[in-house]
Amino acid sequence: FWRRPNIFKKQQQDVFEERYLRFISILGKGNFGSVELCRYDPLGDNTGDLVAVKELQANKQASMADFQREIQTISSLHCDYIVKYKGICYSAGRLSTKLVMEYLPYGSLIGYMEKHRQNVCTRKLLLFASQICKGMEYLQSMRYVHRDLAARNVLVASDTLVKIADFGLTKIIPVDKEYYRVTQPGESPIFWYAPESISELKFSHKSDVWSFGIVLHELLSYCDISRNPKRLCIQKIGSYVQNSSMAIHLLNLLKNNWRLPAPPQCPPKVHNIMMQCWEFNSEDRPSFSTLQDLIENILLDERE
Ligand SMILES: C[C@@H]1CCN(C(=O)N2CC[C@@H](S(=O)(=O)c3ccccc3)C2)C[C@@H]1N(C)c1ncnc2[nH]ccc12
Repeated sequence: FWRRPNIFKKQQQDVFEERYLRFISILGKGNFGSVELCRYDPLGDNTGDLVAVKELQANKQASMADFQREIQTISSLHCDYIVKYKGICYSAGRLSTKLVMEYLPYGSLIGYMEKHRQNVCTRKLLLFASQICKGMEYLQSMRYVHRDLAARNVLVASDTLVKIADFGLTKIIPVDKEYYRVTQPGESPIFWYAPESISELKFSHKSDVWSFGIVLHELLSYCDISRNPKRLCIQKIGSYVQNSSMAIHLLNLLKNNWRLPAPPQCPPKVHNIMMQCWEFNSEDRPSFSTLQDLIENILLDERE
């Protein structure tokens, strides 16, 4: 019996041993932990693979359960437009777990745009947008709501491929409901949130569509920090407003039909797609498959 392989043990390639994980640099930090660039080098001769390792801050025990769920989520996703899961690393005597993912050297969309803005044309932006759409369509087919779709969480794999990363806030929609209701707001990126998410903490595929509209705005603004959603909203609301009441001010603006202004040189057809994603009533927003077609149509119409 004991000689039989434990069929419930994670497949070998899933488990990374901490002693072979060499820290190189920090790829990004957030309020729960960080993502680090490491080399997994069992031979000790620097021939091992570069990997991105996400870990929780030790004292954030509360989010350990969330982190386990995140690992569960990302390991179940297999899509060209979603960052690949490589495995897990039990560390510090199994006190904390680390999530090991593929490392994409170009990093996030924000950093990529800062460096390569000159040779990114509108068609390229729309190609990236349609890939994010395909990734979100796949996510929706698995009944996941991302809840944190933003340019900072989109990875660039190459000059012609982007992938959705970071499933820290992703939730599964219960089978008997069309939305997921969060219990506590947490550190929420309200400037990417749909009105119903701000007011009722309700999240659905249609609230992800609202966030997609914001990502489209970020793309057409070349992720320019001076035009980022948070800054544009605060300019409108007034920087004297405290964070605690920022949400209610933003919600009133949205109720009065204020929306982010079209980015400079943004084609009217693309701005029109953003506005459809920002319909106040979630049912009036397009689905990701409709968005897919709308973007493809622009790409086909504008073929030189
Ligand atoms: C854009 C990526 C996701 C966002 N991010 C990040 O640093 N964070 C996402 C979550 C937050 S966190 O630290 O708040 C967090 C920490 C633990 C639990 C929950 C949250 C940090 C940077 C990543 N990045 C630059 C990467 N670059 C290259 N290859 C990569 N492979 C995989 C990621 C990755």
